[in-house]
Amino acid sequence: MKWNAWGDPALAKPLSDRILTLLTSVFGELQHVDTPDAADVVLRPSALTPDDIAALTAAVGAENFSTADADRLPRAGGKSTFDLLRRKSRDVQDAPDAVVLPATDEEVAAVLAVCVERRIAVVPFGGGTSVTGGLEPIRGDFAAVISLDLHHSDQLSKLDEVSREATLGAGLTGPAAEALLAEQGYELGHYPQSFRFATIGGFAATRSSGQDSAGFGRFDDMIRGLRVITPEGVLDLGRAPKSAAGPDLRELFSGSEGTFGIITAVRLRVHPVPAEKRHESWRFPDFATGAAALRAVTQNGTGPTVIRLSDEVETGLNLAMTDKIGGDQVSGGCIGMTVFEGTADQVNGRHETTRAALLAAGGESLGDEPALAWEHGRFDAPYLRDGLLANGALCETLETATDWGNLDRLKGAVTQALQATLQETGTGSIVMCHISHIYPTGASLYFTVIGAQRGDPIAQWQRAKNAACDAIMANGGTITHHHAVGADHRPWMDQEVGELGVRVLRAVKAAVDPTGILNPGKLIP
Ligand SMILES: Cc1cc2nc3c(=O)[nH]c(=O)nc-3n(C[C@H](O)[C@H](O)[C@H](O)COP(=O)(O)OP(=O)(O)OC[C@H]3O[C@@H](n4cnc5c(N)ncnc54)[C@H](O)[C@@H]3O)c2cc1C
Repeated sequence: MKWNAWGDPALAKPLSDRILTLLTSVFGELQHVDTPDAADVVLRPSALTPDDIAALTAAVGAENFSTADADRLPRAGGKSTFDLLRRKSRDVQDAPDAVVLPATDEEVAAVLAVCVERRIAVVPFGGGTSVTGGLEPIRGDFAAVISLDLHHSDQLSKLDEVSREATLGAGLTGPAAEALLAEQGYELGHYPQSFRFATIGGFAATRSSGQDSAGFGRFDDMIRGLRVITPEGVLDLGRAPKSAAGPDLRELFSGSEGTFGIITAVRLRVHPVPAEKRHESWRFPDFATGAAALRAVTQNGTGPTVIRLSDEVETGLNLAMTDKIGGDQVSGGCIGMTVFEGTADQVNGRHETTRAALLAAGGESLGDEPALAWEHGRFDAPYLRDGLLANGALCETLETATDWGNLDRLKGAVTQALQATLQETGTGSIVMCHISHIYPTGASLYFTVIGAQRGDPIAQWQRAKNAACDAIMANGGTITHHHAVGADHRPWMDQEVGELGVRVLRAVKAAVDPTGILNPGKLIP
């Protein structure tokens, strides 16, 4: 993963002429933004003392400990637009004071013991794809902060084919986990857009949701058990598929974002690699009709693996098909995609019932081509943001969820808040939205925003983001459906869970991390 951009450098490509023309026609001439070479970035010096270094080195071995800038810089943050803009700074940049890579649960526990004793904050690091400031090297009341990288937790330690459960190391990336399962004919089916880089532990720590959530559920639906190392001891959670033994502690540690403990292994529901796959694309006359059609599908339980709907603006720009962005529109109205997986019989049944529901709700079939094109490019869109930022545009995404009955109101309010505040900063904007996660009672809303950089782009986006978050809270949405809270959404957590809810979270934190070393400044206000 690049330290200052998304993903694999080999897959990055410059913006197409079509996109550049589109940008100029909407925003006028934009200023190219330079980015420093890694060698020119000046990092805040490590604050660890020689005694800290000796104790941490003793915990993990010298080969798994580093204070080198080359190791600290890639763990200085995640991949939000704030993070990427910060990496462009020629001022001194903040970074963790060291990187430790424990190889066993015992080493994780030993690192935490050193950090409690020596008062060092700990930021767990998975794939580094956080988009909510979850990896910011915040020291809080501590003298120093380290990045605890889970990459050595990379095993498939158990596959129970009878129960269809696999125990996977927290540091396995999406592709590495799927490759290990595929060797035995199984898959997890968790495909967030960050799939290629994010990790099993990160998915659990952030309650991630993948593009196949309609068929296989969110990541938290897949979790059967968790192993968590805390400063106060080890938790092995999940004795039975379901239990009435009080509140489910797995739920408490899913989404805990490194503030309650280090997740080192996750036991997950898996399924045989599907034998068949089928695609169908759809056009709806407008977003409301399309949303009602998706609602009918989920409320009747017709079983697509993937179902998504782009609004009119996203459809107009062809954002659902990265190779065609800005080109001729596939259709007017709103485009939708469906994918079906399973045995041949399951695919036939699921496809036919879903198709009937979508046709009855006003959908028109566009055949399989747009859905195949979406699937082909589904992990590529994030590379575009790097080109947009380098060419003087602002670009970021944000997401929420609400009940079906409130979807239109929330979508309108967030769109309006983004457009109005960006206008105040001196730029017009393109605000697009899609639905990609549906439930019988509601759905997610995922916004992509493009504007022009004017003045300080960090301050500019902060203003728009604040307005969007305020609009989400004022209009019945959740502050996050799947990106998590981190440092960026933390100011809205008291509104999300209430003052008593915050006290409950703090009480749990006090039980498992009484000195507060774990990921300070994230999640819990
Ligand atoms: C381009 C792009 C596309 C994305 N698309 C999606 C999407 O489709 N769906 C989705 O849900 N998310 C998406 N995300 C968000 C991101 O990928 C998720 O939050 C991801 O689940 C984080 O996994 P990670 O391994 O990268 O964790 P990191 O980014 O390394 O960490 C995320 C947070 O979890 C904590 N953490 C990480 N590992 C552990 C652990 N083992 N134990 C305890 N705490 C830990 C960290 O301290 C941090 O607070 C996207 C992000 C980007 C940049």
